[in-house]
Amino acid sequence: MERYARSSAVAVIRLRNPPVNALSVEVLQALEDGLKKAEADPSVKAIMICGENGKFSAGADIRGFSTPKRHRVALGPIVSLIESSEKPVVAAIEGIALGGGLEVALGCHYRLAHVKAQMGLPEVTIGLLPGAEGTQRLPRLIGVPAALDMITTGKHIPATEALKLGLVDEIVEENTIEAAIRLANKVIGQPLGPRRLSLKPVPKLPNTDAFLREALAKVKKQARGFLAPELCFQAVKAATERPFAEGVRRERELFQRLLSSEQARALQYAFFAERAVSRDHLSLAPSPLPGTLLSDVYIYTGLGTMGQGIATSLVKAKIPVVALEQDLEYLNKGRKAVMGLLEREAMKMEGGAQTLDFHNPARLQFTVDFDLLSDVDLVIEAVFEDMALKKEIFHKLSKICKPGALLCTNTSALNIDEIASATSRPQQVIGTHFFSPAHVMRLLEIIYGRHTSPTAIATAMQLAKALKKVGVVVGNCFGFVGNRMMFPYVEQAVFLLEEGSRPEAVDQALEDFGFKIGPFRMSDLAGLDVGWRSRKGQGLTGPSLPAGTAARQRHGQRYSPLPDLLCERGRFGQKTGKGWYQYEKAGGRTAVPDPWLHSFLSQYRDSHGIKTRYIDQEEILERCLFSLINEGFAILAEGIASAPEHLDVIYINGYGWPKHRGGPMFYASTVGLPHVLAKLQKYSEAHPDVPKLRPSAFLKKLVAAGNPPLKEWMSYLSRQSPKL
Ligand SMILES: CC/C=C\CC(=O)SCCNC(=O)CCNC(=O)[C@H](O)C(C)(C)COP(=O)(O)OP(=O)(O)OC[C@H]1O[C@@H](n2cnc3c(N)ncnc32)[C@H](O)[C@@H]1OP(=O)(O)O
Repeated sequence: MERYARSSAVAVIRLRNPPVNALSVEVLQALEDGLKKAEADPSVKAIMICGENGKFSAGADIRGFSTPKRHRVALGPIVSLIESSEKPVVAAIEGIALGGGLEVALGCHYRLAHVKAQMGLPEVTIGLLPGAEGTQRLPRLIGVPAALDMITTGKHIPATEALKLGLVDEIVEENTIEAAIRLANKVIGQPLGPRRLSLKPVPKLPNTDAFLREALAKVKKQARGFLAPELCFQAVKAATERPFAEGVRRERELFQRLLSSEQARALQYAFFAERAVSRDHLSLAPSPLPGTLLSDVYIYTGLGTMGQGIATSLVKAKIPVVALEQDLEYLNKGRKAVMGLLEREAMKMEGGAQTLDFHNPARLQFTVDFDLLSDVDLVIEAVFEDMALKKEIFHKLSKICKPGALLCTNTSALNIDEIASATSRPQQVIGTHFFSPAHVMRLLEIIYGRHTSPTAIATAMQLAKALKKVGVVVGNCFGFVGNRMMFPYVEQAVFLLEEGSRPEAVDQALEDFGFKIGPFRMSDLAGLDVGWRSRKGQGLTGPSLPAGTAARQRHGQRYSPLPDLLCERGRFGQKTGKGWYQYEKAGGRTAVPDPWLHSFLSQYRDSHGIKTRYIDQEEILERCLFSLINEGFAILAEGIASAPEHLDVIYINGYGWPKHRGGPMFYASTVGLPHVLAKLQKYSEAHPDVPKLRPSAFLKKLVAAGNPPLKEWMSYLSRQSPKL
């Protein structure tokens, strides 16, 4: 506790724990001591709580949740202590007030915030609920609908919205601390009863029961097996049904249940994994490429879907863009699409189009003039996946671009070394695999080639950071990390159809597991023709397939021609109104099981002598997930990725893996590696012609080593990539 000024009647309690003033045991102890001291000091007439370095607090120290209970200090009683103070307590909110940080502010009698501050109760995103009485105070302050929305989604809200909701009493544009001191002085002596949220009733709704019924249905639908949102709902519901103290008891019960859950552990693992992955890669080189980094970024020809998203993403990040296309027709199409995307993005932002300033040619221009590339710092090529075309472009880029420019290729599978071989500067060539839609998806896979320099890698990581994306650096192999792990997963899904399953059963099993979308719905959305083109290119199907090739065998391994057969019948998915499902029309989005497909599958099995069998959910999950995980172990052993956390971050941010399951490798660690190995062995014996079911040597090694924790896995490998 300190005094604002020598003779001031206002005591200041400053939360201090850089970088985000997390409420560690020490901070909580100091807060409690400070409150007691201020309370006991007759010269103190009011108290102000603020945070060090322009941040109120990011809430409880998340690392502390994995320490034994006896080493923790309970925040709830401290919040009660603040509220019961006989002296007015003002929260001065700057920067962030999140989780326990906001709960501290809710215990205060007055809340004043800087206009740029953000507030929220994001506990749900780490598998918890606001366990310091926040689920009971917030509905009393801002009403049940708004409180439920904040608590079940964990979203951060800006101070302006907080003011509208009544979450804060005042917002200021200038010095928050001085304004809070003024407020504290002003309210000295005023009655505190009406300011104590625990004493207020929860505002009544016209029909609380109906509202809660609908809200619960919505929460359950979105949660897909994720427990925390529903328990958050239950805690808020308790506020509508019980007196404050009983509501708090219910909140604690629910909090304890979540705290000991595997889901909370998975989400907290994912929280730190994401940050560690970004940090690791950023520190690969002392500094990014020389020159005015990211002052000009050019997208080379290809303002198709990917290029449009990438351009939008760059403009949103305030990076000047020159978008280049091969001719005026494509350029005009691309321009229209990018402008449309930016208009929509601007509508979601405060300040709209003015904030993004995309009508300003200094920020965004469109051209067909290749020579403009001579002075840029960074190029992102985003043409379609055609090696010959990419090589031709990189040859040209190598000649035209200035010596320091970083040359990025947006590709989901092609060989970076081969593309780089078309240039005279392979050390500056790097893969940037954006995910569609590129202005929305958070993942950026960054692929280094044999000659890519550490500085180029660090520059690409800077780019990811500037775009507010999660950059993950991986090695060069077909499909890199994400798609390479996806291939066996999709392969198993199709094999299951051959053996007796249906697309809707496979999708349902994986969606119940928590995936946003199952493999067949996904394939219909992306378009079946994409994979077909790639398989034709690899000679697996189409005219280049040697005559007499067995229908269900390629290179001595099992192959399913089912996706090819659908494509041959013009069933490309949503875009043609038919694929693995049928749709209301071409371009329709509602997938309906298709009787035609069911009888097509029966005929297919009959014609290949396959006996249809019932396949249960367990087998669907095990074959799809464990084959994907098995590939993950092979990737780690080859040094394509530097740690299991990297694979998990990729899967959560790019492939719709349910975050509450922590990523595929974390999931493997929770079910136990011996279990994964045993299942793979079983399925591999049943399907000896499927190499991707054969357990990886690294998985076997870890099991033989006694199933060590995930953090230790990499220490069992002797060889690691020199660049990671
Ligand atoms: C009874 C229980 C009562 C209360 C429950 C809770 O309060 S649970 C905690 C609720 N709070 C949160 O979930 C906030 C989590 N943090 C964030 O969302 C972001 O970190 C934040 C605060 C918006 C800042 O984002 P920014 O992008 O600026 O930085 P970064 O995320 O890289 O974080 C910087 C470092 O701070 C560490 N950190 C952040 N929050 C916490 C926290 N609550 N506890 C512990 N550590 C935290 C983060 O890990 C970074 O450190 P690093 O060493 O790089 O990992």
